[in-house]
Amino acid sequence: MNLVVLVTGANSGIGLALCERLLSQGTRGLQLCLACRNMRRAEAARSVLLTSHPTAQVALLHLDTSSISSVVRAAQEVRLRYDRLDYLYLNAGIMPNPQFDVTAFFKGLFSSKIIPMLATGVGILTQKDGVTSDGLQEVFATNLFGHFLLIRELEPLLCHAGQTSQLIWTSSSNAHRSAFNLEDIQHQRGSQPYSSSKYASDLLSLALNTHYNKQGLYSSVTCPGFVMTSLTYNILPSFPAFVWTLLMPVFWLIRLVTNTFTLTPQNGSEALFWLFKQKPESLDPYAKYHSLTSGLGNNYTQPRKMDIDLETSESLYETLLQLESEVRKNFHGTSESERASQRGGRGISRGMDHLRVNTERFQ
Ligand SMILES: NC(=O)C1=CN([C@@H]2O[C@H](COP(=O)(O)OP(=O)(O)OC[C@H]3O[C@@H](n4cnc5c(N)ncnc54)[C@H](OP(=O)(O)O)[C@@H]3O)[C@@H](O)[C@H]2O)C=CC1
Ligand SMILES: CC(C)=CCC[C@@H](C)[C@H]1CC[C@H]2C3=C(CC[C@]12C)[C@@]1(C)CCC(=O)[C@@H](C)[C@@H]1CC3
Repeated sequence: MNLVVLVTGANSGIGLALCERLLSQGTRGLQLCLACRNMRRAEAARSVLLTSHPTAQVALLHLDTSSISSVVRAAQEVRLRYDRLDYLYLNAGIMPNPQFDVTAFFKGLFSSKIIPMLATGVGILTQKDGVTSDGLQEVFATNLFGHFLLIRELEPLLCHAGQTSQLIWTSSSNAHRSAFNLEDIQHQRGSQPYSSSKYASDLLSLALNTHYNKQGLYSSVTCPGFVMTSLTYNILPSFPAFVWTLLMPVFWLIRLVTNTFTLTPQNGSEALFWLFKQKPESLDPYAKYHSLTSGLGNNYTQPRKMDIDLETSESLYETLLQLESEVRKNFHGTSESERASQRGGRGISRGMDHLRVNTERFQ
């Protein structure tokens, strides 16, 4: 059987490590598609994979999850290339302009909250978000909405009679209910867009299970733990690479008390890879599957209940569908009379300011 696996953000870090592991386990006929925004880096990643697996089928796809037109074009291309999609890893993610609160970090170190702080980064990190050319909040668009649109566009390949497919999100233990607001799903008004987008992916995964399981499509969320990648190096940009290397023994010691310090992309991809081998029907839609590494360096996957509920997940799903239809209307062009009424001042997002899309762009 020719399994088709698509991984977003596959050119580095956890995504690339996952691809390496998928090829190493030797599924015959595996067709891997690396969906990346930077084709030069994508080519480099493909070369690395082909060096260790010269006969592997590794294709590239241009995809910028923060851009609506890129997502629509990429999905069109996937529908042309493949007649099935067995696994869709929703892994691409950003944490732009992170601000590390040193005072809160040191206070946390000497408090009872030290372990949760080190495991989740909650309370010590904020970010400054940007706005995409589509008028969406950048973190929301990249980490969540672009992926949502991709799933919706790939529905015909993902929902096939007599076959199951899996969506696997790279979420985070940094996802926190307090950072998320149904009235501001894009997190325009807060300073934790990363946490909000990851909490939203946890909720969305549950809603996708509610709506798509009967069509054979299953969704799960993972947390790779704390992994040294460009995303985390960027948190302390003043630290040269060698400082991180010097800190490794400290991190190995911390690993003795919190197994969430997976540290390497290979370790971090454990839960993503583990899910590849599971029967999707056996998975818990309320669980986040954590990659963990023991003090002795052994990797394992552990499900932990998420702080999510069906009602909120449904509300988010409805809001995303509304935003999708707004975006589609703009993308495929609105009728002249509609445009005239929008110009008349009511705006396309009547009563839905929180959805905020740059309606001019596609007109
Ligand atoms: N590192 C960690 O400790 C943790 C990471 N995660 C999550 O893991 C995932 C992978 O991150 P990680 O491997 O750490 O970091 P990397 O920065 O190494 O990987 C992120 C990947 O996402 C890609 N990407 C970013 N923006 C876009 C976009 N708009 N369109 C397409 N691709 C994009 C990057 O491409 P490019 O090379 O072009 O930038 C890169 O390939 C993220 O979702 C992150 O939130 C979760 C918990 C912990
Ligand atoms: C300078 C020293 C001694 C330690 C570094 C401390 C922090 C930089 C580090 C501690 C816990 C880390 C962490 C993350 C980022 C880096 C830390 C705050 C994440 C927030 C990265 C992204 C995620 O999604 C989380 C799961 C990580 C949780 C832990």
